[in-house]
Amino acid sequence: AAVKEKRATCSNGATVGDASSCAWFDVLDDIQQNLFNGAQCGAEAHESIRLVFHDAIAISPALESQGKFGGGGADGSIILFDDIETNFHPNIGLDEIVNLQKPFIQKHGVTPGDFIAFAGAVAMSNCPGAPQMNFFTGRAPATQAAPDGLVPEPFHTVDQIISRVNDAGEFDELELVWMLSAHSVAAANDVDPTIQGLAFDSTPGVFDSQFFVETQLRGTAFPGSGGNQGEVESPLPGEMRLQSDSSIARDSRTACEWQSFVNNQSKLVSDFQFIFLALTQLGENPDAMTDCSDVIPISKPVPNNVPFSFFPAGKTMADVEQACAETPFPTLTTLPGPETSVQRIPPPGA
Ligand code: HEM
Ligand SMILES: [Ca+2]
Ligand SMILES: [Ca+2]
Repeated sequence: AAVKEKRATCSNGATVGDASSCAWFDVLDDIQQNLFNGAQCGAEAHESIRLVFHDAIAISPALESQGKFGGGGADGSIILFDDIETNFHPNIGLDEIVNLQKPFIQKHGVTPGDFIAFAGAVAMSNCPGAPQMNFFTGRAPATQAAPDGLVPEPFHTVDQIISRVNDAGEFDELELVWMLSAHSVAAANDVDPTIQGLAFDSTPGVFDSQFFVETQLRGTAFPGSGGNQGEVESPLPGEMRLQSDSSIARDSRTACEWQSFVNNQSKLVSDFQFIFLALTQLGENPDAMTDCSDVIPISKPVPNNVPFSFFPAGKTMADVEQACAETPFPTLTTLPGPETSVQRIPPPGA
């Protein structure tokens, strides 16, 4: 078959597969400097990754089959109709990153859906250990707000969350685990009203398997106040554990997949690379999109002074709540030193 040959050299000297990709290099330079504070994997990057999920997952063929509007998926609706969607309960706190992203969309004249996907991919590329991210363009602006009730909450059951992602994109329970790898570069600002920036693992600036290791350790205390909806006890001071992550780590349908990422960087990166692209294409026809992945920076390696998977200082195999019935938990080294206290990551402007 004939292949469309549109390779082009951009004004910065880069070669791209499609000439239309060149325009995104200006967007890249701008957001790396002025949104991500010099290509950091900090709070703005984390929130840009979360925004991809909350824009994209709001699509429901089940609602459509009842004759209702089911949302447009990765259509930028969360920015175009932010007055509506950022008031949905699971979207709490996303108004901040929406307001930070809006001026870049205006300035560069791109669609909100494309921008959200781009910012998410660039944000991931700033986190050492991340896959080489893909980025496709072509999302038309959303025409209406997504309906409420489509974004998973940390107090939902495993059944509810599996059926939600299955409806949204025909994702199965293994793919649910893959997408939750994003919680390796994440913190919570609004689950505990008394303290912001509580990370989900001890390495929130690195896309590694520590989220999967540390969620499997016995919870011992709350990092701030107790009794918050959707939160359970975590193993480390300063660390937040969501009830949903705890349940999915221990459910017989998902526990072995959860454990499979421990000590297995190649599986972690390939599964996440695949599922992130799929999320950014929900509601779109991938064949009608343009591949602009050449614009995404080359991913950075994990720091080589720490093992890829480890027990935080003070923790051993005795702290693991083994949930996978088929395979023993991998043997890991314990980092030296006193018990790890996880650093807070304050939200932008805090
Ligand atoms: C499927 C079930 C999921 C649930 C119940 C869930 C829930 C949550 C909650 C409650 C927070 C904390 C929000 C806050 O208080 O600031 C959070 C943060 C986050 N989530 Fe999820 N999430 C899910 C899946 C995902 C997926 C699939 C992704 C991305 C692909 C994602 C990316 C993130 C990121 C990056 C953060 C950190 C944001 C920050 O540091 O500011 N989550 N999630
Ligand atoms: Ca949307
Ligand atoms: Ca991490």
